[in-house]
Amino acid sequence: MDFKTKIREILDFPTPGVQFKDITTLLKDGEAYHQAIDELVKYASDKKVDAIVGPEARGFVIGAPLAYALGVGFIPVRKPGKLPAETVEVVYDLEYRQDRLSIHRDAIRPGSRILIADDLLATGGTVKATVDLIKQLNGQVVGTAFLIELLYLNGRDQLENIDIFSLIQY
Ligand SMILES: O=P(O)(O)OC[C@H]1O[C@H](OP(=O)(O)OP(=O)(O)O)[C@H](O)[C@@H]1O
Ligand SMILES: Nc1ncnc2[nH]cnc12
Repeated sequence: MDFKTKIREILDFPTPGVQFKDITTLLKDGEAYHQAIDELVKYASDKKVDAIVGPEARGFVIGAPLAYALGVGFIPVRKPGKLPAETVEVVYDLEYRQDRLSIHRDAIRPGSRILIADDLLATGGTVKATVDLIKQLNGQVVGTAFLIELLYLNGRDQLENIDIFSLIQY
């Protein structure tokens, strides 16, 4: 399947100059969504993953079905004030703003093999912050999986020595 044809591109959203990749057009297409997740499952299947971590909100839409297909747990990374138990937090920069992310302090068993899933790799700020959270909890990041990678924003540079899979590149 040509997955790129399923992504809608919107110029100047949410701020001028941003070329927004809208995945809702892929998500509403059942066959495309299913096949896209299957591609991520293929990437993840030989990595002996113990759990998937996905950042809010679009990371949930990719990470949860991936975790379900692999038969492993899903761990949410959320914007502050959303998780009810004790959390750890990081501050990070992304393409069009600065933000904070948090994870439950007891979410990750020390030493466990974690795969990060999200819809899109842009500047890499979100995934780097997510790696930092996982490291604070002594988890081991064994890979990262994205539907989309914006090569021109060099997000890979934030992920030295971490394996990266992306289904669609721009
Ligand atoms: O590589 P980066 O520059 O960090 O950008 C990528 C991140 O930006 C988007 O999330 P956003 O923070 O907009 O949140 P949302 O999923 O709630 O829309 C996207 O879903 C990624 O998580
Ligand atoms: N260009 C972009 N399109 C969609 N989501 C994004 N998140 C960060 N940059 C983005």
